Amino acid sequence: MRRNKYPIIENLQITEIAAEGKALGRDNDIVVFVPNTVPGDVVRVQINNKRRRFMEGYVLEYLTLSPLRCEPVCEHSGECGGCKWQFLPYEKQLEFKQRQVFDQLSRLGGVELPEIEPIIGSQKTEYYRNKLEFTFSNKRWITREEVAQGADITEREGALGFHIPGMFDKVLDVKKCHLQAEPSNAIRLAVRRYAIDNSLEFYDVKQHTGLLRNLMIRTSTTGETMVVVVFAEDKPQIRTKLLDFLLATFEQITSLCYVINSKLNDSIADQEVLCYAGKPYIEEVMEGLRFRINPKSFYQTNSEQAYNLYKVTREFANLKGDEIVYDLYTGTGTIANFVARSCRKVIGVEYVPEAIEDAKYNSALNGIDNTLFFAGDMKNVLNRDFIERHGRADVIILDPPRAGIDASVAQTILEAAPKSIVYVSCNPATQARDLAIFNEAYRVARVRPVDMFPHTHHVENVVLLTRR
Ligand SMILES: C[S@@+](CC[C@H](N)C(=O)[O-])C[C@H]1O[C@@H](n2cnc3c(N)ncnc32)[C@H](O)[C@@H]1O
Repeated sequence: MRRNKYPIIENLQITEIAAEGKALGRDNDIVVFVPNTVPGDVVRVQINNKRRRFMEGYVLEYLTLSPLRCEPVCEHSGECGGCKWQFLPYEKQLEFKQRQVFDQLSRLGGVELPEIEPIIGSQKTEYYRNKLEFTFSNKRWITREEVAQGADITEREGALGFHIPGMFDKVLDVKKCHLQAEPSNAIRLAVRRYAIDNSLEFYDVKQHTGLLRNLMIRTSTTGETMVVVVFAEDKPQIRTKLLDFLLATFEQITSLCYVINSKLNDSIADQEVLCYAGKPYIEEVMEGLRFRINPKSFYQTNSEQAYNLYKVTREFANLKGDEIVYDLYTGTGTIANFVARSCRKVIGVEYVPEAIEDAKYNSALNGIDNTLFFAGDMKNVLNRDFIERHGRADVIILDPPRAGIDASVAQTILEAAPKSIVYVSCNPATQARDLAIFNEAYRVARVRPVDMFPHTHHVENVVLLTRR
């Protein structure tokens, strides 16, 4: 057997939660990051990465379990890639997220901060997601429990579930997922059973063979359900039978769609989605506003917390009715439409053209006539000329992707000099970097995290910047 070139640390005390959901301890003053641990754990660790100032490793043995730990609700905890913080009580998760926001903004941003307002926790800690995407695979992951029970690991009945972290070709067959309300579990289990009973082939991602690739389920707070089945090739008879089976079994399905994706990767962003039965969209409602969601549209995945996030955003924007607002990185224009009735006009910019079509549609659907939406890359669209044409913004709302905003976009915003900037971020580390750019001209007036994703380390954070 090949010896590991890195050492084993026999007895590591975990003392802190670090960024990205890892926890850390110290070995002779060297920081050691270890996933799947919490402060209070004592662990035996195999190091697998050693740098000058830190090491990374994984747990070989838990010597003492932290008193902070609780029993995970899900049988897949520890093996599934989602919900990695299930072993922490929800109040502790919120405490760690709140601290993480403070640490990131103060350490990485180096800006002066007001007191961080209490994180808004999710009322629902289970069944809070409105969208899940499952993968079919002929390489079912054999769980540790099955191995311990002496299972026949050559048994390869197809799986329908989530990828094992770091293993693109292994999929955990999910028995019950606690993330999405019914009929989500029932639909996934029924589709898998139907596929096995009818000898439909589950996809092999290495060989690129097999028929069934992905299953997406979207549910709305209005009780609608969308199902999208992704096939690797078009076999109309088989496809029709499977889709008819779904329709006959689940009267809750209001939108049944399919995609034929014969590409090498799973993304359906560039594929045609065909509606087989029902409507080609579902609707979400927020404060009386209706939002039409197509199979490919982005919509915040925790609907209740999206409402809280937008309320914080609107409160921070403090609109009186006569302002020009820019909603940059507008997605399908949900924030733009949400604040439109509180101001003179809203300009939304986003680079996905279909999302901009949705944004326009949603304004029209709600009788909102003071929004304008533009598709294009932010650094090309937002320039002096654009600002002169549409009017200087009094308030700029930013909700960029995890990478944060481009330095040139920050410069254009500085030149535009709005009275305030409301920065919504799903990554406090890049948000901190960007706040440092604004620091000379803007002070951080308010900070409020919102938890969109219970049982994960992810946190959404809203910052209000006001001109100095
Ligand atoms: C976090 S989402 C914003 C979601 C939206 N505010 C909402 O709440 O539904 C970020 C959006 O930025 C868009 N985006 C990413 N990079 C961009 C760029 N360089 N220019 C314009 N839009 C971009 C993405 O397509 C995505 O819709």
